[in-house]
Amino acid sequence: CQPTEEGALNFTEQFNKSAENVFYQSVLASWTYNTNITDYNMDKEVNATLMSQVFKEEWGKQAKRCFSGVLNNLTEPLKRQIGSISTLYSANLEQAKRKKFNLLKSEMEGLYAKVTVCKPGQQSDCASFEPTIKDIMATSRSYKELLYYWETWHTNVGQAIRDNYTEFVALSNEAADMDGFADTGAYWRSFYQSDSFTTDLEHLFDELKPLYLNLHAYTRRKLYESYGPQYINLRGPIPAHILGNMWSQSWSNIYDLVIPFPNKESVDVTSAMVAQKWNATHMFHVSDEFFTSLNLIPMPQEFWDKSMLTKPENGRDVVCHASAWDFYNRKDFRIKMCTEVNMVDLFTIHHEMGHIEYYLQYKDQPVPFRYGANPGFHEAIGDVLALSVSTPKHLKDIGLLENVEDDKESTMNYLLNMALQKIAFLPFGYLIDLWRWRVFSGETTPEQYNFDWWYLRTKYQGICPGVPRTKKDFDAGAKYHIPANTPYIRYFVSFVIQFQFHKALCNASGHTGPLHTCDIYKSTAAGNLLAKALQKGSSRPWPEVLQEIVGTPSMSAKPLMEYFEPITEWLKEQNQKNNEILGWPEYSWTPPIPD
Ligand SMILES: CC(=O)N[C@@H](CC(=O)O)C(=O)NC[C@H](CC1(C(=O)N[C@@H](Cc2ccc(O)cc2)C(=O)O)CCCC1)C(=O)O
Ligand SMILES: [Zn+2]
Repeated sequence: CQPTEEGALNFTEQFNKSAENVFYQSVLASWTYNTNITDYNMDKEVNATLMSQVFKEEWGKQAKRCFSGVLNNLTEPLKRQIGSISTLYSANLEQAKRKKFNLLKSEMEGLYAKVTVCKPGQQSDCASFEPTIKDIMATSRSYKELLYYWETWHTNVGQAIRDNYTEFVALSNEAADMDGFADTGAYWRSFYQSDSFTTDLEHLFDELKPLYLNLHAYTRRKLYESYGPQYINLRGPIPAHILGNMWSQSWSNIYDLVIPFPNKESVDVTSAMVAQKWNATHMFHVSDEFFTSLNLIPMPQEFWDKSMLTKPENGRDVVCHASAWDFYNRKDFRIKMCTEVNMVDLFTIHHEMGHIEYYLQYKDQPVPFRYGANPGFHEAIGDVLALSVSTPKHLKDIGLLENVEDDKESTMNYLLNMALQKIAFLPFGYLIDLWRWRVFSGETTPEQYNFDWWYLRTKYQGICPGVPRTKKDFDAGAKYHIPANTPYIRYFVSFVIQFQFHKALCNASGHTGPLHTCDIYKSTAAGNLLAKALQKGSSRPWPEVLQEIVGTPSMSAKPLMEYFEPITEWLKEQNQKNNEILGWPEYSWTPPIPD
C-alpha cells in the first residue's frame, strides 16, 4: 500500500466496497436472532460476528501498518476514516477470547429477553416483561403488587446475568486497551471527541437539577396523598416501584396521580387511539407522514415488508425492546418493536423512525461515516419530531383530541405531562454511565456493583428500593442497556440537545410564541435544515454540525429550561405553598415492608 493521500483514497474505497457485504451479513444474523431467539440463531449470530471481526481485524491492521506514520499528512475526511477503520474494539481479541466475548454478549441479551415473572404463589402463570410486566408497572396502583413485580423482576434478571457481566467487563476492557484506551469507558467517551465532555455533562446536570428537585418534591407530595404517610417520607427518597416505570426513569404513567387540574381534558390520548381502533401499522404510517410532511425521506417499501412491528403471536421468543436497524447495504432498514396501541408507544415509534431517517439521510456516506455526528444526535432526531406531535394542537390535528383549550390550566397539565417524561429522565440518563464508567475503570468492583448502583440512584434520582437489596443482587443488570452493552450517556445528551434542535427548527418554521406550543408539522424549511445535518453522518466534528443547525457549537440547557419555564415556575409555587423540602435529606430512610 502507498502511505500517501492517493493510497489512502484507494484503501478506503476498497474498504467501503467489501465492508457493506460483511456488515450486512452480521446485522442480518443479529436481526434473525433478535426476532427469533433460539440456540441455533444465537450460534449463527456469534459466528457472523466472528466473520465481521476477522474483516475488521484484517483492514484495521493494514490501516495501522500502512498509515499510522502519515495520518497527519492526510486530508481530514481520510484521516477520520482511517482512524475509524483502525479502531478494532472486540476484533482486537485473540480468537478464543473473541468467541467468549460474543457468546457472553448474546447470552446476556437472550437471558434478559426471556426472563419471566410469575404471579404471586403461582409458578405456572408466568409472563415476560413486554407487555405484561411493563403494563403492571404502568397501571397498578397497589403498593404491594408493584413491589412484588419490581422485586421479582430485579432479582430474576439481575442474578441471571451477574457473573456473565463481570467476565464480559474484563474482556471488553482488554479489547479497549488494545486500541490504546484506558478502559471501555474511555473508548465510549471518545465518541464525543471532547476533553471537557465529563465536566460539560456535570455542569449541564447542575443547571437542570433545580427543575428535577421541584418535580421530585411535587410528585412525592402527590404520592404521599395516594399511598399515605407510612410509605412516603416527605423528607426522604421515593420508593422506586411506584413511579409507573420499572426503572423510575419516566413518570408519565402516573400522570393521573399528579395531574395539576384533573377537571381539564387529559392529554393522554391512549383511549382515543383504542376507541378509533388504531393498530401498530397505522401508528407507523402516522409517524412516517409527519417525517414526509417535513420533506424528509419516507420509509422505503423494504422497511414495511421486513420490519417486525408487533410481538409475534406464535409465542416465538423475541427481544421486545424496541430498536432500529441499519443493514449497511443502503436499501434495507428495519424497526423491531412489540408495539402496543398507546400514546407512549406512538412517541417511541417516532424515536425509532428518527434512527431510520438518519440512516436514510447518510446512506451514501463511506461506511465509517454512517453514524451520528455523536451518539446523542442519533437519539435526538425522533424525539425532536415527537415534541411537535405531542402538542395538544397537533394531537387535535390528527383527530386524537377533541376540544383543545389554550388556558393556563390546560398548559400546566400538558407541560407537567412532558416534564414527567423529560425532566424525570435526566438524573437517570446521567447516572447509568457514571456507574458503568466506574465499573470499567475498576473503581467499582463486582463486590460493590449493587452498593454503588443504589448510592447513585439515591443521590441523583432521590429514589430508594422498596425492599432491602443485597450484594448478591445485580439491579443494574435489570436495565436492558447493561446486558446489551449499549452506552447510555447518549440519552442524557439527547434530552438536552433535542430542545436546542426543537428551538432552531421552530424558528426555521416561522413559529412565534412560547416554545412548548410549537409544532413544525409540514415545515419543509425546518425539515431541510435538519436533513442537511443528518446527511453528514459522522463525517464532520459534532460541534460544527450542531452550530449549523442551532447556531452554537456547544450543548446548552437553556432551550430545555425555556420550554419548561411555565411549569417549573408553577411547581416552585406549589412547593413553596406546601413548604416542601427540596431533595431528600433523610437519604437513608427506607419504607416499611408491607405484610
Ligand atoms: C440495532 C440497535 O441497537 N439500534 C439502536 C439505534 C442506533 O444506535 O442506531 C436502537 O434502536 N437502540 C434501542 C433503543 C430503544 C429505546 C431505548 O432503549 N430508550 C432508552 C432511553 C429513552 C427513553 C425514552 C425516550 O423517549 C428516549 C430514550 C430507554 O428506554 O431506557 C426504547 C424506547 C425508546 C428507545 C433506542 O432506540 O435508542
Ligand atoms: Zn434511540
